[in-house]
Amino acid sequence: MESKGGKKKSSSSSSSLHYEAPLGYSIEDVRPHGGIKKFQSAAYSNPSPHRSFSEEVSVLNGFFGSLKSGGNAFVIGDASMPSRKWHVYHATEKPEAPMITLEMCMTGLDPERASIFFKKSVDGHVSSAKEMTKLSGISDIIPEMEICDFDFEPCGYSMNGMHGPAFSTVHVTPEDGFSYASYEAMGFNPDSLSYLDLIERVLSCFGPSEFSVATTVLGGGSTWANKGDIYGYTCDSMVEQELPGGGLLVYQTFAASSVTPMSPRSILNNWQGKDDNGFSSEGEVVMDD
Ligand SMILES: C[S@@+](CC[C@H](N)C(=O)[O-])C[C@H]1O[C@@H](n2cnc3c(N)ncnc32)[C@H](O)[C@@H]1O
Repeated sequence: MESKGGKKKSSSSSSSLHYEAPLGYSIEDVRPHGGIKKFQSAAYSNPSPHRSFSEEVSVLNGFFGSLKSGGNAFVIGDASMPSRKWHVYHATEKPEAPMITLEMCMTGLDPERASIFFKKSVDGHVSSAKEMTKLSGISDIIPEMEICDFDFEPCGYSMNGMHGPAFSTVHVTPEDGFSYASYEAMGFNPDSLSYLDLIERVLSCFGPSEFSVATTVLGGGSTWANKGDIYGYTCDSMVEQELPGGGLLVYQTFAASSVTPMSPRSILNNWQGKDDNGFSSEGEVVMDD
């Protein structure tokens, strides 16, 4: 979990659990689901340098290895692209409700889009995080989200968003040559938010030349990640991995097609109620309560 802007992604202090762990690790944001002993999900922060995935796994097993599924670690990717791998750790008591997590890693951001995340523009205007959220279109990805955003000096951006049980987070490194943005959303109602719509909304904020999408579906609804075509991009690889307890992870990598690169929408217009990407005219997304 990443916390920025002085607001934790987990909700109240009373329901947010904090576990101290050996070796300086701390577990944050463990969400009880259907009882305090059943963990729906957990993320952790690690102040020490990450030396290897297997070391991470053994630490996580110390916390979650005794859950019914045991701890399960996967490294997913295409052998022909060794620098693009997805490291997954999964442990569950028994997911009772459908839960989807979508994670996108984007590189080679469109320079015009990336420029939004520099505080000072060429004409000397100093942007706030709020302006970046609006101008980039991040506020339109899931419009119902209450967003806590943060701008770095001289550039860079992070936000956490919440709405009911749903969370999202964005982190942007806009510097040319190594630009990168990540997007993560979980806990939303999959019936009111389509896989392709969500991905295309995120892409339109950043216009990356390459990206990956990891979709984890727990507790049913495995058809949500429908693996359809994404306009302007070609799917380079796709891996499906079943998870214990009936979950499914779909990991795909994409590169901008040379013939039809995705054209970023104008950053001067607010994106409201447009249906050219298949969104509802109100841009409304209904969330679970
Ligand atoms: C979005 S932030 C880093 C987010 C990262 N996940 C984290 O939690 O540290 C990265 C961008 O902010 C810029 N930045 C400026 N000051 C920074 C700082 N003190 N720590 C991290 N990034 C900083 C970097 O140059 C980069 O463009």
